[in-house]
Amino acid sequence: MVNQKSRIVLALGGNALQANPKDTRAEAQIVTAAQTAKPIVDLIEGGHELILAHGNGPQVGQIVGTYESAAAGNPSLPVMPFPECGAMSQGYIGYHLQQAVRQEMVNRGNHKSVATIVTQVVVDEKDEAFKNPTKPVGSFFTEEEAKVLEKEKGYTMKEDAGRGWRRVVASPIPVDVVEAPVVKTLVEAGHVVITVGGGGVPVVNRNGSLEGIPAVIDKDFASEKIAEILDADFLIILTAVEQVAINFNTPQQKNLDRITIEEAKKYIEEGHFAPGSMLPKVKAALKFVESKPGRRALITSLEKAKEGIEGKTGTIIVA
Ligand SMILES: Nc1ncnc2c1ncn2[C@@H]1O[C@H](COP(=O)(O)OP(=O)(O)O)[C@@H](O)[C@H]1O
Ligand SMILES: NC(=O)OP(=O)(O)O
Repeated sequence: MVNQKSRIVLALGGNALQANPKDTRAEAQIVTAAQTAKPIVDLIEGGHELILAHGNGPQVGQIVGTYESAAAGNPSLPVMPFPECGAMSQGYIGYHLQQAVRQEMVNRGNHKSVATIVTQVVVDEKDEAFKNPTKPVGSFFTEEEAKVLEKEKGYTMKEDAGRGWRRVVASPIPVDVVEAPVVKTLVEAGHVVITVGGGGVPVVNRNGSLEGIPAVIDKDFASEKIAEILDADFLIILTAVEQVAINFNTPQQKNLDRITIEEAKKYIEEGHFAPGSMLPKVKAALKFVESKPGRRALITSLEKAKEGIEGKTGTIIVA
């Protein structure tokens, strides 16, 4: 599937990185990162230029929640704002990934360097998304627990793709990636770069100054944005399911091997993809494939990444 040397943006889902939603420990994520590093290093060894992106939905929600709980118990403790929590999530997830990728390279006698860039992503303050929170963050709750959290903490809670209830926050569309020139320089110098973690820290440009704004950008859209800016050939989105499906979670579920732009648009219109989970992935893949002839996108699971990249599974989106 990835034959000639390509520039690849590979995005890892925040939920997929917390493989067991009940085990949110850093140690568990380190194990998942180590498994994920294998297909990533296969691609690096294949001579491809690799830009890694990742989500942070569960992780940023847990960081914010921890600060909120601590402050509730001790009012002298500050509540950490969302942009700072997003930057923290970029730091620790990036640390796990860069350590895992480095180790896998060292094990194979490859000595490329890998580094995480704390990345700011510009959004539009007037984005309608600020009025309608859609991005699930943090852990999963029962409906009863969700009602209590809405009442006690003022959260907006929504059901997330049949998996439980989660807090939702605003998720504006990425407009620009501030650190893109740095990423480009590093990639062209042969380094592996981890960027737009958690979709990037959302910032707005106020008279030339960048200021953080509370939101969580979808990393699928941010990955698509950086892929376009860097003129990548291939966008790979790794999540918790092996294939995109229509009639998902029903007896009529049908997994898709390959979808064209037209089919993807039709399925979106028919409402087959859940907002906040599969919908942004399909939309991001579609946007990337439409943006320039020859560009391709793949959606598959972390576990099946190798087979997906070899063209044996996953859902490929083509022109
Ligand atoms: N039509 C669909 N096909 C496949 N999965 C879907 C579909 N609609 C919703 N999903 C859900 O979307 C999830 C992926 O979204 P999410 O967990 O938000 O991704 P991430 O791994 O990026 O955090 C899948 O695990 C699945 O439960
Ligand atoms: N920021 C973001 O898109 O996170 P997830 O991949 O966890 O949804």
